[in-house]
Amino acid sequence: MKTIIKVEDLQALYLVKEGTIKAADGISFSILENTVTAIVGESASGKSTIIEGITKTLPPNGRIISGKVYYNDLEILTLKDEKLRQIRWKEIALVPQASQQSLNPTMKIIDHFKDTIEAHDIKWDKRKLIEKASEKLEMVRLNPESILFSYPMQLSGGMKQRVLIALSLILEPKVLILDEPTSALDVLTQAYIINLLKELKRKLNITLIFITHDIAVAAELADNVAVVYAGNLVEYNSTNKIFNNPLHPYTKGLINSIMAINKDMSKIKSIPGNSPSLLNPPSGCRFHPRCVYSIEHCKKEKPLLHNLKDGSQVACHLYYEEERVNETKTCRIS
Ligand SMILES: Nc1ncnc2c1ncn2[C@@H]1O[C@H](COP(=O)(O)OP(=O)(O)OP(=O)(O)O)[C@@H](O)[C@H]1O
Repeated sequence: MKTIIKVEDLQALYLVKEGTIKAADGISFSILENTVTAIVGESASGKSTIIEGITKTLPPNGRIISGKVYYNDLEILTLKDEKLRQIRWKEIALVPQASQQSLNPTMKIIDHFKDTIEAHDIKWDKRKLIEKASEKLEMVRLNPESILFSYPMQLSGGMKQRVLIALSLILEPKVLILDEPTSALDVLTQAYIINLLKELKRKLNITLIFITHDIAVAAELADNVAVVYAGNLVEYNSTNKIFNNPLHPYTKGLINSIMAINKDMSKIKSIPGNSPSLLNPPSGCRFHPRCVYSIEHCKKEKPLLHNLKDGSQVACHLYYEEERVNETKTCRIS
């Protein structure tokens, strides 16, 4: 399989009156074509910043300080806005967080499709527009006849989310990025959207990247998981390894809590402490104040994402030297 997205040392921050919020600090990872990748982490850990950095859609006070993002062989962060606009939607589509509210309440769904294609300088006659929009709505299991001429307020939250996915597919992108596609939906609708995304991936051979703070959703849908903590990518691994052999102490904590929920409530172990402020994050490893395995070195030096022999990637000093891997395995959280 070939790499479709490669992110190298992405650093993004927000300017605020108190200083700078270091929300994505040296993020590097690669995504293979036709795979599903989940970006997981606590609220405010920097998940949205990473994808807004990748797609250059940060809010006005956001800045990309350094880094490269490749779409196939094309470095996209240095592209002129016009060129980047052509890549967005046609090659890489993004469904932002809480975008259900972004549907214009005064516009019928068909007009949202019309606006989207016109924003990309595409002109289709009405027949073709209806045909294409209907095809995409059917892909998300919505009945075009009843949806196309409805207003957003006539649709449920789950239906609006499906409309947004259909809209994002209108120009047939190769990569679809979704920020929290299942949040603010009831459990049954969440399960429905997860199944739908699985089906889309199978039918369209599309590469999916999605953000979730719910690691159970990642388990259901993703091939690979990127675990983000306080603006750092701390582990990147196959979903199977993340759940069966988590490496980073933070990932271990996350998995521990969900496993306990599934099995025995009395075994829930929350991670001690709170996420740090990204205005003034801890020195060295940002997780060290909460880490039960922390050593002196962790306070001083930021661990970089390190490739282990089995292909796992982890940013933790405990794994830096091959001989220490075995040592660390013996102290895994049970
Ligand atoms: N426009 C902004 N201005 C200032 N700070 C911001 C802005 N957007 C995000 N932040 C801050 O940057 C940090 C990372 O935010 P981000 O939204 O990327 O996290 P997240 O993991 O996606 O969170 P959530 O799951 O709650 O959406 C947080 O501390 C957040 O408060």
